[in-house]
Amino acid sequence: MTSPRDIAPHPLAKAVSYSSLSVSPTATFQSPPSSSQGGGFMAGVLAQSAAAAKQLKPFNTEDVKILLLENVNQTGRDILKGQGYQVEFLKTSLPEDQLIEKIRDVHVIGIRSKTKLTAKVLQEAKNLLVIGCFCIGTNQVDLEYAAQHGIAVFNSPFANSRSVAELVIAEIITLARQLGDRSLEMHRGTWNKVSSKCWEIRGKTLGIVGYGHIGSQLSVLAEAMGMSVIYYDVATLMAIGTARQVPTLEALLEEADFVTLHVPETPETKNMISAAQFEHMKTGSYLINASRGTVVDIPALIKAMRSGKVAGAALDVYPNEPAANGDYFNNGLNTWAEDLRGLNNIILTPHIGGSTEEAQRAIGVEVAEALVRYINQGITLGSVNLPEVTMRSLTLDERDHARVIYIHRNVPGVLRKVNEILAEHNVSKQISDSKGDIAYLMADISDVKTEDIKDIWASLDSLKSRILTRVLY
Ligand SMILES: NC(=O)C1=CN([C@@H]2O[C@H](COP(=O)(O)OP(=O)(O)OC[C@H]3O[C@@H](n4cnc5c(N)ncnc54)[C@H](O)[C@@H]3O)[C@@H](O)[C@H]2O)C=CC1
Ligand SMILES: O=C(O)C(=O)COP(=O)(O)O
Repeated sequence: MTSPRDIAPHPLAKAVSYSSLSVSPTATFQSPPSSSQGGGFMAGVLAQSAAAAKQLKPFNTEDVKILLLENVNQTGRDILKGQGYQVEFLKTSLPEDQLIEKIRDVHVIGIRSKTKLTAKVLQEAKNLLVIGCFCIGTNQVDLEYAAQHGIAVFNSPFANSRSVAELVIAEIITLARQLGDRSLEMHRGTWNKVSSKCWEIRGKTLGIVGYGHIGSQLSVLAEAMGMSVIYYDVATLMAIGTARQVPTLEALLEEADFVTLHVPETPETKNMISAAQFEHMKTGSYLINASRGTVVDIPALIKAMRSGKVAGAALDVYPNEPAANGDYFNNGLNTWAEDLRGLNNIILTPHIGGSTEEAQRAIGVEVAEALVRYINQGITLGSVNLPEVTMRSLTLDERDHARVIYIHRNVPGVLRKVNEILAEHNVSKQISDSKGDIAYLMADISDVKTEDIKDIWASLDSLKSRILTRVLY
């Protein structure tokens, strides 16, 4: 099997194919699968505009193996299949042992929030070039390990933000009016008409913890419904509308009627809301968590709700989440699950914050396009763990060109060595950038014969600074 991580050892396979694509390197790549013709230009291709972009690839597209887990949207599947890649699609995530078995074989993996790509899993992924997180969060991936091994990671930074913000708006009203409990009672055949401790949300204060894409979108919606908005964030951020940033989490907890969490999962946000923070909250206030399950100490929440300190809560995320639809949410998964389920005025949803048709379709397109750009052209624009580097596409009239990609340790002297290797050829474009101790270099070289490619690859790959070498042609 051809492995793109060591693709350059096989450049003479010369399974180059060309298709006419946009001249823009950031344009989408939804061309039909390009069949693997022998090298050289095809007559039909020659008829295209001379400036048309050449689709680069280090290997036959059908050699690119992609594993998509967690029911990645059809839009993304179509784009990847449209490139001629081999796509295996599963609706669920996989237990670690099965994941390890499968990941050994693939060049690309597409996941959502559940699949944990730890160092243990990634060290088995010897062929892996790139990870697509078809979601916002990337906490499930060991980004550092991936970067150190030249594996690019992409996500969709805001395509589901609106969906989460709308869910939270629904939950604010649902909690304020105890809609969940009334509905459950009716389903059980009980009429229970109450107004005690049911409120309008107009004039109440919403406290947003984490004023990023979701938090700020929510701020706009909440103000439109007559709420006052305060927010706490580690960064100083521009307030939208009449929202107001407060200096500490405690200040927010003391003032807010509704507290909603929109921070990423990090060591700092673990148990960010625990017993001490519940103490600071107003009696009869509400808590909403659609960020990550680790952010709230759930046994402390259960205690705060039983005591009446917290009048209601909505949870969309949990420290341990089931792998598949139909799986149980019980004490076997999280020791406190039965206690949580027994509380009044608590909305429990199965991590559906971003689960709308609009969001999933948009994410499918965005992440699949980023993967195609990376696989075919080496462009890292939007990568969350590698330096962002882009270069315009080679065009069809640039014959005998190759694109060299060299991911390397960011140490002195590398560029000199690389350029010594490339010196015999004309470097028509070159760009390099670094992020921490990882650097990414792209160079387009002209006057390169197919037989030179192997030598270029081997020379670059033998440098001490090398993390990953690819040659696209
Ligand atoms: N329930 C669901 O289906 C979804 C959940 N999410 C979760 O929501 C999180 C937030 O998403 P976005 O708003 O898009 O992220 P974002 O990155 O745009 O905003 C996060 C904000 O949190 C702030 N922050 C980080 N650490 C903090 C700390 N310790 N204390 C206070 N503020 C802190 C950041 O400065 C930033 O402004 C994601 O990381 C993801 O885990 C995202 C989408 C869907
Ligand atoms: O986008 C995110 O970070 C989410 O939490 C949504 O995750 P999902 O795609 O539903 O697994």
